Amino acid sequence: MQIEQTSLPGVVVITPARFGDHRGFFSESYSARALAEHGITIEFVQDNHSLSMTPGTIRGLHFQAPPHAQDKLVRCGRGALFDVAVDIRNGSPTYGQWFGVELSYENGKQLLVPAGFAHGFVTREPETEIIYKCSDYYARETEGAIAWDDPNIGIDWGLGDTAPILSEKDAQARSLADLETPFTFEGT
Ligand SMILES: Cc1cn([C@H]2C[C@H](O)[C@@H](COP(=O)(O)OP(=O)(O)O[C@H]3O[C@@H](C)C(=O)[C@@H](O)[C@H]3O)O2)c(=O)[nH]c1=O
Repeated sequence: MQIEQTSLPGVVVITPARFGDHRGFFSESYSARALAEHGITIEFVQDNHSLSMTPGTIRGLHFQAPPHAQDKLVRCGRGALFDVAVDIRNGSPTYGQWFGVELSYENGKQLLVPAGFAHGFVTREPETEIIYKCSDYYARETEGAIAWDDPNIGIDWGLGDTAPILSEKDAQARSLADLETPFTFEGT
């Protein structure tokens, strides 16, 4: 397993080993023990799986507020996507900054998006599947959304002039500045 730190402390790119042979490959896509060896000890309680039919579909930016904040461990089951984490913790030195990485079935990479970060992604291929582990259960009353195109965040989704496909909720999301962000930076 390979672990890469990113420009946002706490946001980590993980690449589990793959063992290829004439049948295909084998990979431990999640191992609590292997992560613990790298200091990552999160108890995950829910797995999510979604399919997006059309390239250029954006889901996000989403978070759950405390007491149901979620750490997420994200990977791509089929196709390819660009996965993004945005620091929304008040007082954080990296508040409002984003990090993105291409996750694909091919590269097997995963992104750890800690609580206190909003999460979103854009799909790059038809019929792209995302699978992610969450450290708390879905709690609709604590859900929050931030506009994918918030100019103060300035995410480069790699879409050029193409308009993304969005849910109604995401099309109506407000900017980070309009949000009373429920997270406080607690140091590292
Ligand atoms: C997220 C979620 C949704 N749902 C239901 C609510 C709704 O009827 C339907 C679709 O929900 P959404 O439109 O919010 O799905 P989606 O836009 O895919 O939301 C997800 O986006 C990514 C970026 C995340 O990080 C996730 O945490 C989650 O917010 O699924 C659950 O039952 N459990 C869940 O955990």
